[in-house]
Amino acid sequence: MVIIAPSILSADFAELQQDIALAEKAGAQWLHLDIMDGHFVPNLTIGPVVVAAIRTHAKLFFDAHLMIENPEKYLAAFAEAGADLICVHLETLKDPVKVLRQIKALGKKAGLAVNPDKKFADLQPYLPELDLALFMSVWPGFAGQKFIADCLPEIAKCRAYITDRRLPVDIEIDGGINRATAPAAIDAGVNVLVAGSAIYKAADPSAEIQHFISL
Ligand SMILES: O=C(CO)[C@H](O)[C@H](O)COP(=O)(O)O
Repeated sequence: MVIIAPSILSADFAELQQDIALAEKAGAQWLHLDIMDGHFVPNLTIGPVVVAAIRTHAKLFFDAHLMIENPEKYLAAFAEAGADLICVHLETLKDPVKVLRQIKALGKKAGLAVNPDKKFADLQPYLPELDLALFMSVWPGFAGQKFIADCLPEIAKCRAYITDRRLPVDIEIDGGINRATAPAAIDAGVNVLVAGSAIYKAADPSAEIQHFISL
């Protein structure tokens, strides 16, 4: 079954509690938290203070996507704030295994994200350390971008690899996911769909969430 992770980047930040409650009520299982630092990506969003504040209002699984440089400095803060999974970018890490083990040592699930120019081979050495592999289907930084399909063959390779070895790793895709692009992502082997504008900019966000869940 596909897990849907609405991305709060497209939510109304003045009505965050309401938009998160909407996702929970519609049946979303996860909430995707876009953490941006203005350095690794050309945009700034939220930090642990906001994550802690929304944690008190939501039971959803918190999927914290750290699009930040030096993520190792902030792992404990996001863990304390209530993230359930902390996903770091391969592009930001000098010693990925060390950082992934730090996340696990904090009692959290560990994810590794790669930008659209990366191949499955770039991520494959780290799979034994991972709970989640995140393939970006846009360049990270902004919601509402056009889907980049280059990641689909890499996702298919990743799905075949983890199935053959029975590795308990989720495969997530993030960027440009909507009714038109989600089926190809699922066919390639994704089991966690992140969607921001397709949900929160829709006339009926609950119906969009329920559509994704039904795929
Ligand atoms: O990480 C992100 C951008 O860096 C967002 O999660 C992603 O782009 C979701 O927004 P949309 O579904 O509108 O593409």
